[in-house]
Amino acid sequence: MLADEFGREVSGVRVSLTDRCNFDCVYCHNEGLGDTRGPMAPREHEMSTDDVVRFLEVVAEFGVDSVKFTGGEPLLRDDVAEIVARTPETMEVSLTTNGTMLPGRAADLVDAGVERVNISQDALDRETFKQVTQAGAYDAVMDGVDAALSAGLAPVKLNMVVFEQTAGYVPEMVEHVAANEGLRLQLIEYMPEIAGHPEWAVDIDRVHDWLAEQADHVERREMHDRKRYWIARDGVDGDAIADDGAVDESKAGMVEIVDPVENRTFCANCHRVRVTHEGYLKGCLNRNDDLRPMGEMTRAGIRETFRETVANRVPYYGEYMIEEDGEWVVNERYLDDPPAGGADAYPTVDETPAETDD
Ligand SMILES: Nc1nc2c(ncn2[C@@H]2O[C@H](COP(=O)(O)OP(=O)(O)OP(=O)(O)O)[C@@H](O)[C@H]2O)c(=O)[nH]1
Ligand code: SF4
Ligand code: SF4
Repeated sequence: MLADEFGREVSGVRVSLTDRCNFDCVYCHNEGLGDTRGPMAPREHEMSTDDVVRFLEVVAEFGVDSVKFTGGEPLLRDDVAEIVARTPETMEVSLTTNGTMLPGRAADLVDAGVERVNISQDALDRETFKQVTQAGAYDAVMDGVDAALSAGLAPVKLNMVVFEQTAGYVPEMVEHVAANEGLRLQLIEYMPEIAGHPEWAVDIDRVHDWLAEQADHVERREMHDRKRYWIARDGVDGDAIADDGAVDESKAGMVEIVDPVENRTFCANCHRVRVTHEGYLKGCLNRNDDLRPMGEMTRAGIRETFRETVANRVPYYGEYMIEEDGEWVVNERYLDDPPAGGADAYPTVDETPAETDD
């Protein structure tokens, strides 16, 4: 496995299959690149099926053993099941989706090899859901969750971004997950660095404190040093948590917190590299100044670019961004000598063609 100079091995890749989406969430960062485009926008910039598969075959040679397909909304592409079926068998395959296109497709995706799915679900309140997603597809998302569960994808993780508009719904979502075996909740700290609107951020420590009071058991996940809170379901017989800390998931609901902002232990345990829909490697979600094009995506080109990307990875918090007099600023070391690659090589989303109705 390849490692960066901070000793962080890269064991996973996140492949954005498209920057198109049928939602327009107010907090969307589109893997740090900016706004998504509409569902019917041109797609000739997107990596082909063969390009994605070739990329996965090459990184599997380096010991990468997991891939998450993301977007935009990955299921706007109709070749996702084919890509999954052609993914090297050594890789665990998961998907992050808004869920609306899972009905009718979830079973095929499972047959192809999808093992886990995360579905965005920011509120159970329809009006808030509509405001946050700027789409009215609440029922379609709920149907998507049901389709995933029916296809055998339990536990399904519900992704909820915690910010001004949604923070008040955290208790309701926790209750929902604790009452429904098969669901897990992932609370994601709002990231103003890439989503803008710093005034929307809320103090995630208050959510941790509240959950600590509700939880019957707390554990830490190695990845990103994330905390997981287990809450015993109401009315279950027997112990949800054994004396040795083992959790009986049929008797307890789980809430995981993704809290990257200003969190040095989060970046210290970051083992993933991203790929943009156009075939650029991206060493860090929060940065666009270390993007590297894989060009024609030959095996040799992918190999070389992957090596360079991993070698130049820098933990964002604690090394690339440092605290000075209470402010977070770019470490001067990287201003003078930025990890090569360069945002200049990358066409910004604004420069991509406008939406059409093809
Ligand atoms: N800063 C930062 N945020 C991340 C990272 N990974 C995930 N996130 C945030 O968490 C959100 C949800 O990510 P998902 O892809 O659904 O889930 P995941 O975090 O990969 O969780 P697993 O499915 O358990 O691996 C992302 O949109 C980001 O906002 C990361 O490496 N760095
Ligand atoms: S569903 Fe996901 S990709 Fe689509 S707009 Fe919302 S956050 Fe962005
Ligand atoms: S280095 Fe930190 S901010 Fe960047 S992707 Fe990894 S965990 Fe996220």
